[in-house]
Amino acid sequence: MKYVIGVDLGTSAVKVLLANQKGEVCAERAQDYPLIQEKSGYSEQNPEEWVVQTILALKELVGTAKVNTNDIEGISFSGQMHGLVLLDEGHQVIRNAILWNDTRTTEQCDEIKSELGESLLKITKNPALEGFTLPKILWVKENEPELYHKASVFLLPKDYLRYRLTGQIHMDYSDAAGTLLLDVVNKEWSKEICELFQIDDDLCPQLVESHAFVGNLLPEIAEQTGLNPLTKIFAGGADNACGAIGAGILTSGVGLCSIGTSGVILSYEEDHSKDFEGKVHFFNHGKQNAYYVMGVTLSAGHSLSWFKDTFATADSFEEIVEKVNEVPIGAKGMLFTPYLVGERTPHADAVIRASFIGMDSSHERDDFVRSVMEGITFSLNESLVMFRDAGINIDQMISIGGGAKNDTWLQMQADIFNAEILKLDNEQGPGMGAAMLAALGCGWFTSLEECSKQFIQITKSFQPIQDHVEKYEQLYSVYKDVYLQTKGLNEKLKAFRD
Ligand SMILES: Nc1ncnc2c1ncn2[C@@H]1O[C@H](COP(=O)(O)OP(=O)(O)O)[C@@H](O)[C@H]1O
Ligand SMILES: O=C(CO)[C@@H](O)[C@H](O)COP(=O)(O)O
Repeated sequence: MKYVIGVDLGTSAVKVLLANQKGEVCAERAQDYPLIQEKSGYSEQNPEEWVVQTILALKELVGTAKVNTNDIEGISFSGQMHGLVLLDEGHQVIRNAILWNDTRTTEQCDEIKSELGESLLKITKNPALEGFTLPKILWVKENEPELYHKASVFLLPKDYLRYRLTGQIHMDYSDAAGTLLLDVVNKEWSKEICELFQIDDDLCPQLVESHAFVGNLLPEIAEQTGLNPLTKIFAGGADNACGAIGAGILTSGVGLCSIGTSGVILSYEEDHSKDFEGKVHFFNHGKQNAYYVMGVTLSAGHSLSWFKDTFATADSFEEIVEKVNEVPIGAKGMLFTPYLVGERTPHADAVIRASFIGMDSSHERDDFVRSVMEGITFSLNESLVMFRDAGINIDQMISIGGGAKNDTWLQMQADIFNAEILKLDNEQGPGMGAAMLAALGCGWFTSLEECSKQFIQITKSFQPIQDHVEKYEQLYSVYKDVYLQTKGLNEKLKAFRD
């Protein structure tokens, strides 16, 4: 039997899985790393942590799997999107990576909007948002010019990790799409944008397809992990593109809901001429010459992990959500808006912050947990409503990510989205998508579609319950109002943040 490894470089942890030719997951490991949040709106990570923790996770995976490492044919990657990693001439990291959920770049976004106007949407198919990479590059250029001058190339998180494992520098189209420097339809770095912002061509790495072979494991990495140095390495893709691949979203009809640190509602798209006016993200898929549209909640799983870290440190996620099904819909009159680090869809707003509305002295911890889970799901519903308003018909969705581990949350998704929710055998969509890219690259299959028939199993379905759907519709209209009512208050409070 032959095997491939999928590496998912998430925001909270790196997750590695070993899959065989039947698509069975034979072993999984995960290693955490922290977020560095020096100030309100800042979010960074030390790229060295990604490398150290991935090597450790791979070593443990190889140790526990007990398979002949000569049979592990390929590795590919999925990674948190948009994060800026700057390397100097010697390919040393210049500063901490600035992540996708860092919102310090409002000024740079305004600059991009005023310099590029409508051309931005024409070239990149996306608006200027704080999380994307170009505003981060401009922020470093303006605020840390001595560091910017040292930079010889920029990479995204999983590209840096892959560089450290192979010594080769590349970026794939699906991740490059989230930089705001890619001409999304023509699949090339935009000369117009680079020239306008005086970004040297050399700063942009060579572009490749997600299933492209990019090299073999460096001998020292092979030694540290126990893997064979001849293991083939394939480029991989953005976590949401890989999540879509790992959930079999390779054609229109079925949507994707992913609740990781961020939350995502995603739909497959083949027609690049469709105009969503920049209201949703439009990116290249990890499947060649295909696209997807997506809405993003910045603090989805992050809201629950914030709650856990702040109020329930000793408990696991399983313990925290254990009794949520005993709390009635609406958390006894309490609503949560998940704007802990600002928001992307539908409110591109770096200043807004989260709220609990309707707190009562009778509320207990489980009520707060339910309220957090409902607020996250309402926020994702705002993206789904936009998709449906744009004529994308979604009655069935596959749910992946940490949020898909809990059946109460999956039923809540069915009730709030008023759609059938499908649960996969393995909720690690992005890691599975990465493994599938490696399987395709190794030549096990002729297409991702063929691979998905072998690799993807749906294990459970959650149908919307009409009485719940109606209750949630009423709550959703109150939920939407909370943003409007708290926007001005948060603008006044901004001065008091760090
Ligand atoms: N058992 C669980 N039940 C519900 N939610 C969970 C559970 N375990 C993890 N989560 C949620 O999933 C999130 C992590 O999801 P994951 O997909 O691993 O994130 P990332 O890829 O961003 O690192 C956590 O922040 C938490 O909110
Ligand atoms: O910014 C986005 C997508 O535009 C996020 O979805 C990141 O890609 C991080 O993902 P997770 O760590 O939550 O999986």
